[in-house]
Amino acid sequence: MFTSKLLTLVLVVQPGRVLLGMKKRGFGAGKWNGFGGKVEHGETIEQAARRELLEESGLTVDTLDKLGNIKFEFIGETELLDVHIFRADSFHGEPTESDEMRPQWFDCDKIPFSQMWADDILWFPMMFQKKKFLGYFKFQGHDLIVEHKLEEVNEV
Ligand SMILES: Nc1nc(NC2CC2)cc(N2CCOCC2)n1
Repeated sequence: MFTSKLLTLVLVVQPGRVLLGMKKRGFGAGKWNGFGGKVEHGETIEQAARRELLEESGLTVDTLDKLGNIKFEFIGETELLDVHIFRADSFHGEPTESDEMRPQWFDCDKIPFSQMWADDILWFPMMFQKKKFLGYFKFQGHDLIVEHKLEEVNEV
């Protein structure tokens, strides 16, 4: 029997580059990732995505495109991570370091996948092509994907 933890992830994309943050503490510390975190009681998933983006990067966005949903299982753990993935192609503000994240722009052909979660290299191409997708990844520990499904869909 699994419980689910609702989480958000926002990728800010400009022509030829994507904004990532180096996670400074907590879950995923030491990895580059988009900006996101937990959905709190009383907020929608999109409201949480906007809040976490602002808290972690200093940016606000007009439009968030909902592109993906990936569920993550860790062998031996009963809590699934239910990650809702958004893309933003325009923003307001300046990327600013926070307690959680150190933002940095990366050329799309120089993304540091070796320093990111192992699933990212598999779904980032769909995100860049603005394809909608659903995924499921089973991890052994934090580095080994033992099983995964990833499919393009019409609705997330
Ligand atoms: N890119 C990415 N890949 C993930 N893979 C699973 C851990 C194995 C989780 C994740 N986030 C979870 C935490 O909240 C932000 C997004 N973000």
